[in-house]
Amino acid sequence: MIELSGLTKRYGEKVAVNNLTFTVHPGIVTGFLGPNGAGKSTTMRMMLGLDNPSAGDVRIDGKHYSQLKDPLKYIGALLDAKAMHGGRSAFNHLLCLAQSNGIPRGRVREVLDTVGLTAVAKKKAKGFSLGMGQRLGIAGALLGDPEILMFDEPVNGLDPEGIHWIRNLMKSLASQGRTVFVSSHLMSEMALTADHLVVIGQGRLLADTSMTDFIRQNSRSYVRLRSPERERLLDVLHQAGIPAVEAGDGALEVDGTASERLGELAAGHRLVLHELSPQQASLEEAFMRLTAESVEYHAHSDRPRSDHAGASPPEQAPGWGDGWQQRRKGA
Ligand SMILES: Nc1ncnc2c1ncn2[C@@H]1O[C@H](COP(=O)(O)OP(=O)(O)OP(=O)(O)O)[C@@H](O)[C@H]1O
Repeated sequence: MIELSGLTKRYGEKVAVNNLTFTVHPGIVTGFLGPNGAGKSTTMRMMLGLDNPSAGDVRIDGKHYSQLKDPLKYIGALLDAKAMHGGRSAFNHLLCLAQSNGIPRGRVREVLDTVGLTAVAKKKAKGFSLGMGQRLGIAGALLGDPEILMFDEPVNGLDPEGIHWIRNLMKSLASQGRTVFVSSHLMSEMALTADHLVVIGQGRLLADTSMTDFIRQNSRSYVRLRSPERERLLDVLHQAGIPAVEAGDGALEVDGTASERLGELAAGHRLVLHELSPQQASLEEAFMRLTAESVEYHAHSDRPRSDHAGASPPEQAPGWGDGWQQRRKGA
C-alpha cells in the first residue's frame, strides 16, 4: 500500500500540497481527482521520490522510495509519457529500465506484447504518436511486475480501443490484489474504472471515500415520474405528504422517497405511469460540486457553479419549477 502522512510541498509562497494524509489500499482501483493545479502530479512525484516533501512523509509498503532495492519491482509508474530518450527504440528504452532494476531481458518482450507495441519495438520513440508513447510508458510501469501501480492521466491520447484496454488492464491488475492509483480528468472514464476516490483541491484533501458514497454525498438523487394523469398524480402525492417538483418537461421529481414506494402508491390509485426512474447525478456533477470552491483556473464564460449538482438547488436554477419553491416555503 501507499501511505501519506501530513505530506506537504511548498514552492516559495505556493503550497502545492497541503498536509495530505491518506492510504491507497491494494485490491482496488483508487482514482485521484482534483482540478487543474490541485497538486496531483506533485503528490505523485513525491510518492516516487522525484520531489522531496517540505514536511510529512510518504511510504511504499512501509519504506521510503529511496530505500527500495530495484524500485520498479515494487512500484511502476506512468507520470509523463514523453519522459524517455527519443533516440532509443521502444525495446532499448525498456531494456535500459530493465537492466537498471535487475529485470530479465525476456520481460521486455512480454510487456511490449501486453501493450500492443511488438510491431514497433525497433522504432525510435521520438516517432511515436501520443497514444503509442502512453502505451510505452505503461509498458515501463508493468516491467517489474510490481504490486503497486501509479498512472497519471493514462488515457491521455489513447483512442477508444486504447481507453477500453487501459480500463480493463487497471481493473484486472486490481483484481490480482495489486494497488492501483490513477489520476484522470476524464470523469466518465474514472466512473467506470475506480472503486475508491481521493479528491484534492488547492493541495488539500477534500474526500477519501468509495465511488458510490462520493456520488451520493455530493449530489442530489431523486425519482422522475411521468403520467398522462399528471394532476391526479400530484394530488395522490400531496395526500401522501410527498412533495413533488415540476421538472419542466411535464415530469415530476420527488426527493427522499424510494421508487418502489412511489410505484406502489401509483398502482394503489390505478394511476398509469409512463416513467418511474431513479436518478443519480454523474461523477462529473458530484466532482464539480465538491471542488467548485477549489477551482483556480477557469474560463470566465464557464465559471463553475457551486450549485451545479446541488442537493439544494438554487432558486433560479433552470428546470426547477414552482413546486420546488413551494416545497421550500412549506418546509
Ligand atoms: N516546480 C514547481 N515550481 C513552482 N510551482 C510548482 C512547481 N510544480 C508545481 N507547481 C505548482 O504547484 C501547483 C500544483 O501543481 P500540480 O502540477 O501538482 O497540479 P495538478 O493537480 O497535477 O494539475 P493538472 O491537473 O493541471 O496537471 C500548481 O499551482 C503549480 O503551478
